[in-house]
Amino acid sequence: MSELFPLTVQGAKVQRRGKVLLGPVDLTLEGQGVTVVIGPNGAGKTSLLKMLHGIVRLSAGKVTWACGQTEAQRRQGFVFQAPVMLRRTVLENLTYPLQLANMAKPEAMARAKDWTQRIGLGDAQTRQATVLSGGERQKLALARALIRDPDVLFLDEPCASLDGRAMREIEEILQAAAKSGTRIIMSTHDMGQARRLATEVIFILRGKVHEFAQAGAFFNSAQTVQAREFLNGDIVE
Ligand SMILES: Nc1ncnc2c1ncn2[C@@H]1O[C@H](COP(=O)(O)OP(=O)(O)OP(=O)(O)O)[C@@H](O)[C@H]1O
Repeated sequence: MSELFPLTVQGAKVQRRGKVLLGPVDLTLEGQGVTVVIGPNGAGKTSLLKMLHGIVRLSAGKVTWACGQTEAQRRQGFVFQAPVMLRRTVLENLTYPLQLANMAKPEAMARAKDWTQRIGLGDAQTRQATVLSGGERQKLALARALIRDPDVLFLDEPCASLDGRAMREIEEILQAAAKSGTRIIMSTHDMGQARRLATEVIFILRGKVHEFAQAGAFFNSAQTVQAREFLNGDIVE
């Protein structure tokens, strides 16, 4: 399989009705680790993830994967902030992406069952996904993305409004995925989570990449006043 990274972003801009929402962004991401995107509400975190994933129209610039766009697209997953579940059972939600990828039914079923165990929904295999709790839903969405073994997984606020236990379970799944080689690029508004998971940080402010650094360096000695204020919990606009 060809190399997916580096992912290179050059002068990329997202514009809506004449207003620049994001950019210009210049960024190079390498193939290891967990990249956490942080910044104030409305700063452009979701837009950046969508830009990298290739699901927003650019008004300028380009986003380039080492292996080319078509192959890169196939090797990525994306978990949205409020994932939509199929009106089917937990198991069917997990087998569906595998069937789309033409996996034989017995293997798809075995993998789906295995994932229900891993996410603590082993007893809920035949429950309708639409009646799951917020945390269960989020875990199912994560499993549905990971079940296809993506090389890169984008997640937009995977733990928004979840309690501590659900958050811990999701972080454990993410850490296991990262350990087994899945490249994770995610946003969070939770600085504790950012510190626990990040190996590198992108700090976004007013639609621009304000700071991009290794996690240790960023949390210990952020370079810009705004990043330091944000880490202090001050209001940064
Ligand atoms: N489709 C759209 N049309 C117009 N404006 C948009 C659109 N999508 C996003 N925006 C605006 O672009 C800016 C960036 O939004 P984005 O969702 O990327 O920010 P965010 O950092 O993820 O915010 P939050 O932390 O609140 O989720 C915001 O001002 C938002 O209102």
